[in-house]
Amino acid sequence: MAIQAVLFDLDGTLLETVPDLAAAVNAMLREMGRPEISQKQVGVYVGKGAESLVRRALSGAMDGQVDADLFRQAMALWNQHYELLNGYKAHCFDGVREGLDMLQNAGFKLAVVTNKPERYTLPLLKRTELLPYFEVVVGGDTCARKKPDPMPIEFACQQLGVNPDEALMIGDSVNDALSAQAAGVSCWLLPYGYNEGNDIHSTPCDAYVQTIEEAANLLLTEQGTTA
Ligand SMILES: O=C(O)COP(=O)(O)O
Repeated sequence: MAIQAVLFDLDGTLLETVPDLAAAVNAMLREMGRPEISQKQVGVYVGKGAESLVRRALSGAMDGQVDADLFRQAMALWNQHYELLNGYKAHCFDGVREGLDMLQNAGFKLAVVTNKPERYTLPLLKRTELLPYFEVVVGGDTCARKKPDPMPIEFACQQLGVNPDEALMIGDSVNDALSAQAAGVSCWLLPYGYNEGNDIHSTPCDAYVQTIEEAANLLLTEQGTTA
Protein backbone atom coordinates (compact mmCIF):
# COMPACT_ATOMS: atom_id res chain seq x y z
CA MET A 1 0.00 0.00 0.00
CA ALA A 2 1.44 3.42 -0.94
CA ILE A 3 2.25 5.82 1.87
CA GLN A 4 -0.02 8.89 1.90
CA ALA A 5 0.72 10.40 5.30
CA VAL A 6 3.88 10.98 7.32
CA LEU A 7 3.65 11.37 11.10
CA PHE A 8 6.51 13.03 12.96
CA ASP A 9 7.65 12.88 16.53
CA LEU A 10 8.60 16.39 17.79
CA ASP A 11 11.27 16.49 20.53
CA GLY A 12 14.53 15.03 19.23
CA THR A 13 13.12 14.47 15.72
CA LEU A 14 12.01 17.84 14.33
CA LEU A 15 13.32 20.09 17.11
CA GLU A 16 16.25 20.19 19.51
CA THR A 17 14.29 21.07 22.66
CA VAL A 18 16.52 19.83 25.48
CA PRO A 19 18.16 23.22 26.23
CA ASP A 20 14.75 24.74 27.08
CA LEU A 21 13.51 21.62 28.91
CA ALA A 22 16.76 21.54 30.94
CA ALA A 23 16.57 25.24 31.79
CA ALA A 24 13.05 24.70 33.19
CA VAL A 25 14.11 21.55 35.08
CA ASN A 26 17.08 23.33 36.67
CA ALA A 27 15.06 26.43 37.58
CA MET A 28 12.61 24.06 39.32
CA LEU A 29 15.39 22.13 41.11
CA ARG A 30 17.08 25.38 42.28
CA GLU A 31 13.83 26.67 43.74
CA MET A 32 13.37 23.39 45.56
CA GLY A 33 16.91 23.62 47.00
CA ARG A 34 18.16 20.64 45.00
CA PRO A 35 21.31 20.27 42.89
CA GLU A 36 21.03 20.99 39.17
CA ILE A 37 21.46 18.20 36.60
CA SER A 38 23.26 18.22 33.24
CA GLN A 39 21.58 18.88 29.93
CA LYS A 40 22.71 15.40 28.85
CA GLN A 41 20.86 13.83 31.79
CA VAL A 42 17.72 15.81 30.94
CA GLY A 43 17.99 14.39 27.40
CA VAL A 44 17.88 10.89 28.89
CA TYR A 45 14.77 11.77 30.94
CA VAL A 46 12.81 13.13 27.91
CA GLY A 47 10.48 10.80 26.05
CA LYS A 48 7.36 9.99 28.05
CA GLY A 49 5.99 13.50 28.48
CA ALA A 50 6.41 16.46 30.84
CA GLU A 51 5.16 14.74 34.01
CA SER A 52 7.55 11.85 33.50
CA LEU A 53 10.44 14.31 32.94
CA VAL A 54 9.69 16.11 36.21
CA ARG A 55 9.31 12.83 38.13
CA ARG A 56 12.59 11.49 36.72
CA ALA A 57 14.47 14.75 37.42
CA LEU A 58 13.17 14.81 41.02
CA SER A 59 13.88 11.16 41.78
CA GLY A 60 17.06 10.81 39.70
CA ALA A 61 15.66 7.52 38.34
CA MET A 62 13.86 6.41 35.18
CA ASP A 63 10.92 4.93 37.11
CA GLY A 64 10.27 8.42 38.57
CA GLN A 65 8.86 7.33 41.95
CA VAL A 66 8.21 10.49 44.01
CA ASP A 67 6.04 11.63 46.88
CA ALA A 68 2.71 12.99 45.54
CA ASP A 69 2.94 16.40 47.29
CA LEU A 70 6.52 16.90 46.22
CA PHE A 71 5.57 16.03 42.64
CA ARG A 72 2.66 18.52 42.63
CA GLN A 73 4.93 21.28 43.89
CA ALA A 74 7.65 20.45 41.35
CA MET A 75 5.20 20.20 38.45
CA ALA A 76 3.72 23.62 39.23
CA LEU A 77 7.22 25.17 39.29
CA TRP A 78 8.31 23.40 36.11
CA ASN A 79 5.16 24.53 34.27
CA GLN A 80 5.73 28.10 35.43
CA HIS A 81 9.26 28.09 34.02
CA TYR A 82 8.66 26.08 30.84
CA GLU A 83 5.77 28.37 29.90
CA LEU A 84 8.36 31.15 29.56
CA LEU A 85 11.30 29.11 28.24
CA ASN A 86 9.52 26.87 25.68
CA GLY A 87 10.88 27.71 22.24
CA TYR A 88 13.51 30.15 23.52
CA LYS A 89 16.46 28.07 22.30
CA ALA A 90 14.58 25.35 20.40
CA HIS A 91 15.62 24.93 16.78
CA CYS A 92 15.16 22.52 13.86
CA PHE A 93 17.70 19.78 13.31
CA ASP A 94 19.58 19.84 9.98
CA GLY A 95 17.46 18.71 7.05
CA VAL A 96 14.09 19.15 8.77
CA ARG A 97 12.75 22.10 6.74
CA GLU A 98 14.20 20.71 3.51
CA GLY A 99 12.54 17.32 4.12
CA LEU A 100 9.19 18.82 5.15
CA ASP A 101 9.19 21.04 2.04
CA MET A 102 9.85 18.05 -0.18
CA LEU A 103 7.10 15.96 1.40
CA GLN A 104 4.59 18.79 1.40
CA ASN A 105 5.32 19.63 -2.25
CA ALA A 106 4.89 15.96 -3.17
CA GLY A 107 1.39 16.02 -1.63
CA PHE A 108 1.88 13.90 1.50
CA LYS A 109 -0.41 14.62 4.47
CA LEU A 110 1.76 15.57 7.43
CA ALA A 111 1.11 15.33 11.18
CA VAL A 112 2.93 15.67 14.50
CA VAL A 113 2.42 12.99 17.16
CA THR A 114 4.29 14.01 20.32
CA ASN A 115 4.19 13.20 24.02
CA LYS A 116 4.64 16.92 24.76
CA PRO A 117 1.42 18.40 26.20
CA GLU A 118 -0.70 20.38 23.68
CA ARG A 119 -0.30 23.64 25.60
CA TYR A 120 3.43 23.57 24.82
CA THR A 121 3.31 21.84 21.44
CA LEU A 122 1.22 24.38 19.55
CA PRO A 123 3.12 27.53 20.66
CA LEU A 124 6.42 25.76 19.95
CA LEU A 125 5.36 24.81 16.42
CA LYS A 126 4.20 28.40 15.86
CA ARG A 127 7.42 29.94 17.19
CA THR A 128 9.60 27.73 15.03
CA GLU A 129 7.32 28.34 12.00
CA LEU A 130 6.64 24.62 11.55
CA LEU A 131 2.90 24.67 12.26
CA PRO A 132 1.76 25.40 8.65
CA TYR A 133 3.22 22.09 7.48
CA PHE A 134 0.86 19.98 9.59
CA GLU A 135 -2.79 19.07 9.05
CA VAL A 136 -3.02 17.34 12.42
CA VAL A 137 -1.14 17.84 15.71
CA VAL A 138 -1.58 15.22 18.44
CA GLY A 139 -0.11 16.15 21.83
CA GLY A 140 0.67 13.96 24.82
CA ASP A 141 -2.66 14.84 26.41
CA THR A 142 -4.81 14.82 23.25
CA CYS A 143 -5.73 11.15 23.75
CA ALA A 144 -6.25 9.15 26.94
CA ARG A 145 -2.88 7.43 26.47
CA LYS A 146 0.55 8.51 25.17
CA LYS A 147 3.17 6.77 23.05
CA PRO A 148 4.28 3.92 23.36
CA ASP A 149 0.53 3.17 23.38
CA PRO A 150 -0.83 3.03 19.79
CA MET A 151 -3.72 5.41 20.58
CA PRO A 152 -2.17 8.76 19.50
CA ILE A 153 -0.92 7.32 16.21
CA GLU A 154 -4.27 5.64 15.51
CA PHE A 155 -5.99 8.96 16.28
CA ALA A 156 -3.68 10.88 13.91
CA CYS A 157 -4.44 8.38 11.10
CA GLN A 158 -8.20 8.73 11.70
CA GLN A 159 -7.94 12.53 11.66
CA LEU A 160 -5.93 12.45 8.43
CA GLY A 161 -8.34 9.94 6.85
CA VAL A 162 -5.69 7.31 6.12
CA ASN A 163 -5.40 3.63 7.03
CA PRO A 164 -2.46 2.57 9.21
CA ASP A 165 -0.77 0.88 6.25
CA GLU A 166 -0.89 4.18 4.33
CA ALA A 167 1.05 6.03 7.07
CA LEU A 168 4.71 6.24 8.07
CA MET A 169 5.95 7.37 11.51
CA ILE A 170 9.37 9.05 11.75
CA GLY A 171 10.83 9.34 15.24
CA ASP A 172 13.89 9.15 17.46
CA SER A 173 12.88 6.73 20.18
CA VAL A 174 11.60 3.35 21.23
CA ASN A 175 8.33 5.07 22.25
CA ASP A 176 7.73 6.07 18.62
CA ALA A 177 8.60 2.62 17.30
CA LEU A 178 6.44 0.69 19.78
CA SER A 179 3.48 3.03 19.28
CA ALA A 180 3.73 2.79 15.49
CA GLN A 181 4.19 -0.99 15.47
CA ALA A 182 1.16 -1.50 17.75
CA ALA A 183 -0.91 0.76 15.46
CA GLY A 184 0.17 -1.16 12.33
CA VAL A 185 2.12 1.85 11.01
CA SER A 186 5.63 1.60 9.51
CA CYS A 187 8.36 3.38 11.45
CA TRP A 188 11.69 4.92 10.46
CA LEU A 189 14.11 6.04 13.17
CA LEU A 190 16.75 8.79 13.34
CA PRO A 191 19.97 8.52 15.38
CA TYR A 192 20.42 12.13 16.60
CA GLY A 193 17.56 12.46 19.09
CA TYR A 194 16.78 11.39 22.64
CA ASN A 195 16.17 7.68 23.08
CA GLU A 196 16.16 7.65 26.89
CA GLY A 197 19.95 7.16 26.84
CA ASN A 198 19.93 4.09 24.57
CA ASP A 199 21.43 3.56 21.11
CA ILE A 200 18.59 3.83 18.61
CA HIS A 201 19.95 0.87 16.65
CA SER A 202 18.85 -1.43 19.50
CA THR A 203 15.25 -0.56 18.58
CA PRO A 204 13.85 -2.58 15.66
CA CYS A 205 12.16 -0.52 12.93
CA ASP A 206 11.55 -0.52 9.18
CA ALA A 207 14.57 1.70 8.35
CA TYR A 208 17.16 3.95 9.99
CA VAL A 209 17.68 7.33 8.30
CA GLN A 210 20.18 10.07 9.17
CA THR A 211 17.96 13.12 8.59
CA ILE A 212 14.39 14.07 7.67
CA GLU A 213 15.75 15.18 4.30
CA GLU A 214 17.17 11.68 3.72
CA ALA A 215 13.82 10.19 4.80
CA ALA A 216 11.97 12.40 2.29
CA ASN A 217 14.37 11.42 -0.51
CA LEU A 218 13.95 7.75 0.32
CA LEU A 219 10.17 7.95 0.42
CA LEU A 220 9.98 9.86 -2.86
CA THR A 221 12.34 7.36 -4.49
CA GLU A 222 10.37 4.39 -3.19
CA GLN A 223 7.05 5.78 -4.40
CA GLY A 224 7.89 7.92 -7.41
CA THR A 225 7.65 11.69 -7.00
CA THR A 226 3.97 12.07 -6.14
CA ALA A 227 2.04 10.85 -3.10
O1 LIG B 1 7.68 15.31 25.79
C1 LIG B 1 8.40 14.28 25.72
O2 LIG B 1 8.80 13.65 26.71
C2 LIG B 1 8.83 13.76 24.37
O3 LIG B 1 8.13 14.32 23.32
P1 LIG B 1 8.21 13.58 21.89
O4 LIG B 1 7.12 12.54 21.92
O5 LIG B 1 7.95 14.71 20.92
O6 LIG B 1 9.58 13.00 21.75
